[in-house]
Amino acid sequence: MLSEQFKQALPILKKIEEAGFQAYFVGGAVRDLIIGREVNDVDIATSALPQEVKGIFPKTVDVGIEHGTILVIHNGEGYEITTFRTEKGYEDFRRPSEVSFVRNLEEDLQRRDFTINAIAMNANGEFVDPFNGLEDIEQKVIRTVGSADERFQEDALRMMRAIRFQSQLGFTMDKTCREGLENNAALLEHIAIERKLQEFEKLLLGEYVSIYWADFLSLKLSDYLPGIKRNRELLKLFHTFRLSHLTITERWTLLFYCLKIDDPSTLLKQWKASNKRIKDCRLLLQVFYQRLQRDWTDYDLYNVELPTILSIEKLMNSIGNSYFSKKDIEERIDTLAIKNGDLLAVTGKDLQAWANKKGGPWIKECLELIEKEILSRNLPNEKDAIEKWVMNEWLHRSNNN
Ligand SMILES: Nc1ccn([C@@H]2O[C@H](COP(=O)(O)OP(=O)(O)OP(=O)(O)O)[C@@H](O)[C@H]2O)c(=O)n1
Repeated sequence: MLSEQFKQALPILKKIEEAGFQAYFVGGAVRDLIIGREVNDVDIATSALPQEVKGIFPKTVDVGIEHGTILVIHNGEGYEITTFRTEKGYEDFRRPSEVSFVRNLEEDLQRRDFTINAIAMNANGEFVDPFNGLEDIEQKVIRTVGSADERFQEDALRMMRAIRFQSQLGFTMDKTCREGLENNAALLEHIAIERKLQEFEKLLLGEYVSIYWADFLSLKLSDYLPGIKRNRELLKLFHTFRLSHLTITERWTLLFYCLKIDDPSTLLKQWKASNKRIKDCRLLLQVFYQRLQRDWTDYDLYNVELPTILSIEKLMNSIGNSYFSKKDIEERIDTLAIKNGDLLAVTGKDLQAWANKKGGPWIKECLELIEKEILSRNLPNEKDAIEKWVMNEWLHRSNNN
């Protein structure tokens, strides 16, 4: 059964064929269709040269014309169409550094990394499978197309892809792939860290990661990944802990916990992770360490965002500690005198007017004290009462300090 993505892209294949060229679905989408996994982007390979592709379709974008890739816009969706090519090495994220166009599908399939990724499918749903990828999918084997040494020397990231496919698909590398990986592991040192990060995160998120994690850590490959280096502490991550349903930030957080890291910024900067990833991991790890020491206080439940609290409870569950369910947490929040900051009856501006003072750090301190007084039910969340408290208690206290 063709999934929606393929059906929508079929007219593109047909149009290229009508113009007298060959066109096939290729790469990960074909692999995932055969396996029955969710298909993301469908990639198309063609015998037409980039200029010829541009002549066929009214709306195109030159996303990587020098590497043979044109983006065709069809019904509001973008499809990457790449001329059959051979390639050498990768200069950045996705683009090969040297390509030559060929008019023959088999040559194009031959330059691909693994047999499971070297299957093409035409518009009638027929497969072209010169390297027995279909059988390898059946046998759940990851095998390089031809020599493993050659494939890994062309692009060392492929070694990480092999590990990532083990983790994502539950397939196992064959002997020559594994040997190639051991022989060439050092080449990974020269690969852009951004590319390694992408693969590492896919590995961490893989459905079968717990089965292949120890294997990955035992390989020399892990020496070329910041902070990982065949670290025995990390074995715990997928052996002792239950990680299904955890997001990437939650998985990273447990990884830092295993490594006893307090501030993950240094390591994540070595990985060149995004600022968002660094910020999210820092927050989660900090709150997680605090939660390991003690239960949530009313002030925590009020102050920490609900998704963060729920993430932390998932982590507590993962490491086998007692934890609160979403329902437990929501019930506790429901009993609070005030549920979140938006509901506070006063603002910083009110405080400034009452105290007749310029803004400054004192506003944050005072608001926090007001919140704590309200949460411990010493003060109602009402503007008049709070004004009185500020004038009588707080100003008096702060003038005496
Ligand atoms: N280093 C690489 C990267 C990609 N490919 C080939 O290009 C295809 C598309 O690559 P990409 O989209 O990066 O990965 P997918 O295999 O599609 O996997 P996923 O979409 O799950 O990342 C792959 O299937 C493979 O045939 C390759 O041979 N060597």
